[in-house]
Amino acid sequence: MAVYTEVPFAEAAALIERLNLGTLTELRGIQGGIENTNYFVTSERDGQTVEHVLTVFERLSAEQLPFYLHLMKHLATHGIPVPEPAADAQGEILHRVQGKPAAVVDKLRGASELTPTAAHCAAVGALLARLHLVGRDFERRQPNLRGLPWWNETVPVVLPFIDDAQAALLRSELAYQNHVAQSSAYLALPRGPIHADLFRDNAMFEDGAVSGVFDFYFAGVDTWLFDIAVCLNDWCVRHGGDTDGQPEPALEQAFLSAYEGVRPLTPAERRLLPAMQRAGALRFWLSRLWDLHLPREAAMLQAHDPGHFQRVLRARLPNAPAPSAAPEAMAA
Ligand SMILES: Nc1ncnc2c1ncn2[C@@H]1O[C@H](COP(=O)(O)OP(=O)(O)O)[C@@H](O)[C@H]1O
Ligand SMILES: N[C@@H](CCOP(=O)(O)O)C(=O)O
Repeated sequence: MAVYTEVPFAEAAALIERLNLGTLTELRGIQGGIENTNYFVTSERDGQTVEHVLTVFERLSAEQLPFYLHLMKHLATHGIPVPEPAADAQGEILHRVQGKPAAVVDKLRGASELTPTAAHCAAVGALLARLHLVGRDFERRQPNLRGLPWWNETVPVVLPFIDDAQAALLRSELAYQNHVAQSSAYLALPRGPIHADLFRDNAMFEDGAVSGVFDFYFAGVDTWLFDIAVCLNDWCVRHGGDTDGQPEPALEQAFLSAYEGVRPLTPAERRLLPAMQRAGALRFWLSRLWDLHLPREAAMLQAHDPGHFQRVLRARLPNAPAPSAAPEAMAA
């Protein structure tokens, strides 16, 4: 993740001690990610080395954060592999660092799989379905803050920075999504807490199995189908080269059949999946445009390419041209 807030060692050490996680020995800024400030935190407790992640929240408020942190706790205590937030002696899981809201969560083992196989996609599909079912008992409610109202607000903000063809595509897709959102089929879709950003870099694998999924700070109550679509758009597409953004049908099938092995899709979900894949592409095209053209100060920051999600969106329009290059020609 980017480092927007420099955390003094002594302040982190005091927090780690207060959380009964031992004596801080190392604090290391993490470069991946884009939303929050993250540090790997190593401490010594009872002669053991323990590792956590300290997140300082840059945009989310202390009112919004309990939803995410308690959702992670709920999922972790119901057997879903997600980082559990550390509590102080009063049971509080939301803390303050440098005057900003902060949390300390378990560090997951393993590494992200950026070139997933069908087996990786199936593992994530099955996990997502379990996560959706376990989320049904979670009582807190907060909408997906990067949903349709945010798209409607943000499109006019980015329009001055893009060319006419991009603006036309963005406007027409937004109009289409507003139309879909008013349909009775859409309003009847099953919904609940969703991750909403379960990209390849937000899951860890160890020895071929998922060791956990993390980064729940875009989670919210929305349709389960949108969550599936976000995953398909990242896990099951080609990355780079002339066919960037084109779907990989074998990976999509592996993901969906594993998901359906846990929770079968309803007929309406099947019908609306293409529309939700367009919605997922629009959402991340828009946030990447926003991050690129309206950036914040950061000590370490890697911007994401908006063009990729413009291509993902184009590849999902009904009259999308067929891929121009053979799969073998694809760069990783
Ligand atoms: N709980 C965790 N366990 C292991 N690694 C983590 C954890 N949380 C974050 N990371 C590491 O930090 C990186 C950035 O975190 P991320 O949550 O994606 O940042 P952001 O807050 O910007 O969304 C990840 O790619 C991963 O390498
Ligand atoms: N997954 C999003 C970026 C969101 O940032 P993250 O680091 O919190 O996942 C994208 O790829 O645009």
